[in-house]
Amino acid sequence: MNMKNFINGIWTTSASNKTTDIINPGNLQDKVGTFQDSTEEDLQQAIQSAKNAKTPWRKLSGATRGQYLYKAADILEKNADEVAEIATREMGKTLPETKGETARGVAILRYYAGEGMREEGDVIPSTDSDALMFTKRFPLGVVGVITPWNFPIAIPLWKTAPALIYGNTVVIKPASESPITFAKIAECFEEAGLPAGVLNVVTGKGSVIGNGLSIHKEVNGVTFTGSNAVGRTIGANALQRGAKYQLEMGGKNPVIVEKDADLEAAADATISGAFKSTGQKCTATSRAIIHQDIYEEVKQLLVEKTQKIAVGDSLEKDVWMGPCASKSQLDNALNYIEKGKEEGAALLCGGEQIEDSNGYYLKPTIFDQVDNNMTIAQEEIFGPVIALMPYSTMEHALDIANDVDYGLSAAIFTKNVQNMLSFIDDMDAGLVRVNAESAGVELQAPFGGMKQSSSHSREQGQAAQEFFTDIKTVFVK
Ligand SMILES: NC(=O)C1=CN([C@@H]2O[C@H](COP(=O)(O)OP(=O)(O)OC[C@H]3O[C@@H](n4cnc5c(N)ncnc54)[C@H](OP(=O)(O)O)[C@@H]3O)[C@@H](O)[C@H]2O)C=CC1
Ligand SMILES: O=C(O)CCC(=O)C(=O)O
Repeated sequence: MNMKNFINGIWTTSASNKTTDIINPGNLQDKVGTFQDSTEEDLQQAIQSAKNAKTPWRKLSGATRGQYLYKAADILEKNADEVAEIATREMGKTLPETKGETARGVAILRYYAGEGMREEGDVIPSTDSDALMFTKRFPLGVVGVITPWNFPIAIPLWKTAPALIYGNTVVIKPASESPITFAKIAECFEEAGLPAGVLNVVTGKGSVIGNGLSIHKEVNGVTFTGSNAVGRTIGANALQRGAKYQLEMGGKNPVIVEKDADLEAAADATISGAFKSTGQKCTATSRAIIHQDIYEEVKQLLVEKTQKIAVGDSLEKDVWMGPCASKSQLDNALNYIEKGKEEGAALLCGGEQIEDSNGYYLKPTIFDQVDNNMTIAQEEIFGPVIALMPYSTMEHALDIANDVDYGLSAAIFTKNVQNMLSFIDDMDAGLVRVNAESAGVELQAPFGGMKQSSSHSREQGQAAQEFFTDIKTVFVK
């Protein structure tokens, strides 16, 4: 597909007359399509059309806005196989994973469609007994949405759907690895009859279009998921001009395996958390902190299970793990693996690219003898690499788990209630999961991190209302 920008309800070519190719990272002969290498002029048109559309869109009732989202959900459900296949070809995740993500996208749309008919304020007793005081929520106006490639369906939708239902208009810049997937979603909104200008899609370089959204004075709020380096710049740009912003960034997520745990279940969850989506989730498990008495047993289980993982073309049946999403993702993970070896960690399995393959395939990798000061124990790798570390007491485990800059998600496997309670209270993470893997986000619950993982805001569920609206306090007498 040769994707165009979607501006004011029309699929439009960029003023640059330039496009960029998208190549399947799992099959370098497969050209998935092209996207527009857009300019600031294209972005300006999109922002202007979102601005023009914002008042009529805000004036519709929430129930009417919801009807568009319900229709888009039905169309996405009908097109699910096509959308999932494009997503797999663009960013390499396996087909069952992209099918699951598409179903999640449908559910996100339906959840927020329903939000159009839920409360939008509170009645608060005034000290004046003759007065009525209440709050009412209002949209921000034009919202800029900047998204990554690792969840090319769910993340754009869990930002766009609440933005729209609460009455904002949107300009979205999808990641350059996966823009066509979002074009397919935009087509669902178009077929649903969404009014022109309410949703606009502009592709191109992050440094031009993403940055342009963060500095533009007509963009009233910016929501971003991606790397910490880019997130910080976007936050600073938005803050400087007084716009609202929301950042969802990295993680260095631990699983703690206590000696009383179901070790099979813990090992399965560690493998799934670490290697599903080729480790490219901000909630991926990247450190396994294991009680010293069962360390050798769990280590053996992890290595045995990892050696059975089928790595290959994500469109093929029975493939469990696909390629890294791009050459830069592969190189990044290989650099971390080299660093791990240089700093003295012991490689138990994996650690190298799969030779003679037709894509960016990396073997799932486990490191032993990892010290918490090592780079692989501290930095987000965003690849299929896990570091094993032993501990002696629960306090020791939590010290290791918390000794990183990030605080997104964390898991523990134990049968002991006191251990569970210590973990829930003392683990510095926005998502803490007991006897379940570190990845696993539910669309109806708040999602976000502590420390460097987010801007301390939360998205998804009802929490999205906080970001996408402003509160007015009304006093009537
Ligand atoms: N928390 C998470 O879920 C994610 C974390 N990451 C982390 O980031 C690393 C690099 O991945 P990458 O995809 O490059 O992540 P980026 O943070 O660079 O990209 C995320 C989004 O931001 C855009 N962007 C890039 N530069 C700018 C800029 N200067 N101003 C505004 N927007 C910009 C990108 O556009 P474009 O695609 O055109 O560059 C993309 O749409 C990963 O290895 C991982 O560690 C990555 C993705 C998701
Ligand atoms: O684990 C999930 O479902 C979502 C994770 C996420 O938001 C991310 O990796 O960017």
